[in-house]
Amino acid sequence: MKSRAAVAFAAGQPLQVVEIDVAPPKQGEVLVKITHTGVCHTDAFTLSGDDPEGLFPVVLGHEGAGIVVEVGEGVTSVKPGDHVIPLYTAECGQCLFCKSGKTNLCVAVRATQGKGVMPDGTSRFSYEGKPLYHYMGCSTFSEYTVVAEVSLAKINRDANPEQVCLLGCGVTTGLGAVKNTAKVQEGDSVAVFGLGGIGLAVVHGAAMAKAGRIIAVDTNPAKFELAKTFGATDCVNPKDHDKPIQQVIVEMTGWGVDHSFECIGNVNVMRAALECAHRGWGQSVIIGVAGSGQEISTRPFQLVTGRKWMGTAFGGVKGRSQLPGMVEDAMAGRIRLAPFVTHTMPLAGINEAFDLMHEGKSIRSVVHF
Ligand SMILES: NC(=O)C1=CN([C@@H]2O[C@H](COP(=O)(O)OP(=O)(O)OC[C@H]3O[C@@H](n4cnc5c(N)ncnc54)[C@H](O)[C@@H]3O)[C@@H](O)[C@H]2O)C=CC1
Ligand SMILES: N[C@@H](CCC(=O)N[C@@H](CSC=O)C(=O)NCC(=O)O)C(=O)O
Ligand SMILES: [Zn+2]
Ligand SMILES: [Zn+2]
Repeated sequence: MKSRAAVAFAAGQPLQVVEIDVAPPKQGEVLVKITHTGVCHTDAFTLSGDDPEGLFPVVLGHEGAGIVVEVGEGVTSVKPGDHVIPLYTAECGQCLFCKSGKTNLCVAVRATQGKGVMPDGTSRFSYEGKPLYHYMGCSTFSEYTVVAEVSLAKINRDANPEQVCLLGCGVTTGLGAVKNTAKVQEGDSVAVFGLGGIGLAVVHGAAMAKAGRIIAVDTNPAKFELAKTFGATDCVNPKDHDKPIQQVIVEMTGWGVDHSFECIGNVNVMRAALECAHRGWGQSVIIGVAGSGQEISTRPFQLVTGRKWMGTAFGGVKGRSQLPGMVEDAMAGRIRLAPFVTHTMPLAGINEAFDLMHEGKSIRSVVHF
């Protein structure tokens, strides 16, 4: 079938909205009509050429909501008409990782996903007869996409797709990092570095966990107002200080914070986030994705003296079993999604979403198909 899609033909080039061909779903696969998609910094990261797994030409996008159109052989858990959120972290329930009870990092389709193809090693997308790569198992920048059954969460059909698409990545990642990875407790102190969609969701999650002090850090002060509405108690711009930001935060708190979160993808800030964690027990969670070849460093003494360095993917959330409940939480107002949607546009305007992100003007742009 034909589908409108925003295709990344080459790294560093704007997306081109063209009509592509989408082949029917094969065994264990599902054809989904995407109605809305958010644009996450990770899409921009891969488009930039910095992603070691980046492949071109590709249909990017991984923060979508849609409706099942057709199912392939053997698919039992969804049917045409079901409302779904595609998952870049699948949940098969059968693999070593799913069964471990220790992680959400299912490996059922991860290897082929990283190669930009479906589990059988081929693509369902083509343009002018040549294959296009899939992205993160989702490719939500196409009106019609094909995903593995294990990569779909079935959700309440009454949910607002313009908002709940953000549970496909950004908001879930931030909330989950607080709840599942750091396990923030009432009264704990928190520092959040980077106040985009991910960092604001961390602030939101920290407030939901009844954290005591929530220190929001960004070099763009335009982000502070929204951070305060989500529960930030202090806003700090590193540019306002002539000493390292970790020193500023340690001085603000006495010994540092119980939990810090890096939501930027900057290895220098990752170090600062670790080093502003409390001596003896502070922990720092890396959420940001750093470019090819980048490495983190600190003095081992920082760990010897009790700090823990951690990371999280999709906030540790198991998508098929936990995302439907998060959608219900959003519908009930327990998760606030509306403030994240700062801009909307049709597919033809998708490059503006990237511009707004790079200019620091948006939190999330949501594309309407
Ligand atoms: N681990 C995971 O599962 C996920 C990771 N990510 C990653 O999280 C990161 C954040 O994503 P978004 O919120 O979408 O990005 P964004 O671009 O919307 O937000 C980043 C924020 O960081 C701020 N910032 C940049 N440099 C800074 C500095 N030196 N100090 C303080 N603030 C600074 C910017 O002003 C901006 O407000 C990206 O690296 C993305 O790839 C995103 C989703 C899931
Ligand atoms: N492909 C990159 C790493 C990209 C990455 O870390 N992705 C995050 C999700 S970011 C979402 O917006 C993630 O969950 N990673 C775990 C995974 O299994 O992909 C590289 O090769 O460095
Ligand atoms: Zn994302
Ligand atoms: Zn699995």
